Amino acid sequence: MEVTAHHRLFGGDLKFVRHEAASTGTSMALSVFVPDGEGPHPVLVWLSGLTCTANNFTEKAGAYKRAAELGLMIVAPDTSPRGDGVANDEGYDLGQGAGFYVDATEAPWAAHFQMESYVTKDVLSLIAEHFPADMTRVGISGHSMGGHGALTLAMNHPHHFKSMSAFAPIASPLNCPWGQKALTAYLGEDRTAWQRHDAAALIAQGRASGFDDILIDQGLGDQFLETQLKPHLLEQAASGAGQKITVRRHAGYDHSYYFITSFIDDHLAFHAERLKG
Ligand SMILES: N[C@@H](CCC(=O)N[C@@H](CSC=O)C(=O)NCC(=O)O)C(=O)O
Repeated sequence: MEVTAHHRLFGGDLKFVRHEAASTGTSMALSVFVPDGEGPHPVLVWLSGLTCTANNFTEKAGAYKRAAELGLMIVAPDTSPRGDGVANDEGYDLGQGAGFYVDATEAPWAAHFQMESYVTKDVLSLIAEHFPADMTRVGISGHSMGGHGALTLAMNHPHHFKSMSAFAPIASPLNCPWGQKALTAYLGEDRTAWQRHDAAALIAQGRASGFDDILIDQGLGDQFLETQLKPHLLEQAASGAGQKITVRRHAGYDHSYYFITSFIDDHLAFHAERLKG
């Protein structure tokens, strides 16, 4: 692991790191915030959305003051493998910057696009080995494509993640253009393989039952709300499964990091409460 930058802020340490990841077969970059104080610390994994690197959340969300106060580590991985030898697409919603947190089975993506394994194996191992993290107290959150990733990885890997939340998540990749394009490319035409990557489907199957609540924030001025995100599908699934979910709708807020920074403190508190020692 190489530390490429180190900044002190709010009584904590932010490191940008780079490592060779076994799952993707590429060099990957991420940021890690470690609060001062005696560890091991609970950890929040943040998954970013389409077009993002590890920098978007790190530089725009304004999360670290409250994280330092709560004693919460925050880990922000990149959204895909990258590089000249890595497959890509002309669209912003497929390929580099758009890994969708699945392990691709289809060519040419399968060679490197193994983002479910990357987050749940490489990232968590890296944190456990090199940082003062309590790996029994890990939560996960994210935005848009990363919100989809947070919800689906939490429900598919409940042994790793004890709390989940999301900002403007893609509720059901089966039922939106972003999801249909990406999952067709990465997993193939057979939609049965998509089911375990669909948050609404997983909630309907009772796969969130180990989580006492799911916090979702959604802006009502979000340009992707009706076409791509569809949070009502999460509420419908939760209602049918008897799952508690808290979907907060905010008039006027759009899809940007201005929205995320407005409510990030609530998500940090939500996770810190559930990750208490
Ligand atoms: N370029 C696209 C939209 C890209 C976009 O809005 N990306 C979001 C995530 S969208 C869902 O995953 C984002 O987080 N962008 C980075 C940022 O710093 O804001 C278009 O113009 O339609």
